Amino acid sequence: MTDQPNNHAPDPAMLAKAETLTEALPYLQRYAGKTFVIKYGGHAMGDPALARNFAEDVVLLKAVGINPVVVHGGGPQIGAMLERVGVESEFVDGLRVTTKETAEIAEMVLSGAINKELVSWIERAGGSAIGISGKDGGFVKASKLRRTARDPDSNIERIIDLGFVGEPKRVDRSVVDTISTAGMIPVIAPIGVGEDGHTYNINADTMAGAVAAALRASRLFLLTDVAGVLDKQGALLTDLFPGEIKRLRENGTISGGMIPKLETCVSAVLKGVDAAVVMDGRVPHAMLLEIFTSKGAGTLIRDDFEAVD
Ligand SMILES: Nc1ncnc2c1ncn2[C@@H]1O[C@H](COP(=O)(O)OP(=O)(O)O)[C@@H](O)[C@H]1O
Ligand SMILES: CC(=O)N[C@@H](CCC(=O)OP(=O)(O)O)C(=O)O
Repeated sequence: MTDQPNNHAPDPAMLAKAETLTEALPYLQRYAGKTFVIKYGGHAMGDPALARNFAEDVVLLKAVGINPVVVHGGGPQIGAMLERVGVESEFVDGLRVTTKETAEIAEMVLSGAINKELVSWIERAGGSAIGISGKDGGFVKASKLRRTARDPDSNIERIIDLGFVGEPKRVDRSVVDTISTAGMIPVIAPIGVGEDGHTYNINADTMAGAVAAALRASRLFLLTDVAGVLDKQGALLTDLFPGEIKRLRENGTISGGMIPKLETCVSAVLKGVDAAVVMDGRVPHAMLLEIFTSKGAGTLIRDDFEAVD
């Protein structure tokens, strides 16, 4: 008998796809019903193709029974708008010193342009999203962030006035839960309202951490423009615990925007979030690879070895 070509032999590319799906099965089972808070940074937002990928990933999470909650940044976009209107701004430890005028512009850019753009990307990917800021339903009550720094020469502690930079004091999870349980994806701009009625500009990482803690999220993903937390030689630190992060700050390994990011991760895991991940939002579908495959990406921050299921 001569060998006949087997027309029914599966296409290797299709087989690889089926394998990917079966590899995802244990993760799908593990995470069904869990809440993931995803912070999408302004730096990772620049490219429309990436924004579309990101929206598709979030819609996919929702479709497989995970509860995604998106918090977005927009630092570079606020910077561009401030430049356009000729207002200068400076950063202290990764936080923008915010005058009343800066807060107004930050709110306009974050709650207006960026929030609605993300909502429409998610809608275009077939999901349903509702954009809110901490002002909506008064769900994030903020107060003025108090920062102090010790003068290295005199060792005297002094107060640094960052203006209308807010710190979330109370997060009313019922507003977010109402959106999620209605089958929609909450998309949150990092603006809060003070008891004093003032608008507060909140660092988006800080906002995401506060939301993740209030929701008792399983994961907090911080999507940014680097592979994760890097050591002084530029190598990726794949796992970190709160004590190590304090040391990285003291020895100058982390600086700028990485400071509020890691402060947030520490505070979130200490408040009951299972784990936080700092990862590269510029890699297409990075979040799906992190969640549904055995290859972790970025830096995983957790309180103890047991915490991550
Ligand atoms: N040790 C470090 N590892 C990685 N990035 C670091 C580190 N220290 C400082 N950074 C800076 O933190 C930046 C990420 O924070 P940020 O610019 O606020 O991003 P995003 O807009 O995504 O929140 C990186 O692009 C990098 O410049
Ligand atoms: C107080 C403070 O720094 N607020 C940030 C809010 C936006 C933000 O955090 O955006 P990224 O995540 O893209 O950096 C700002 O004004 O830039």
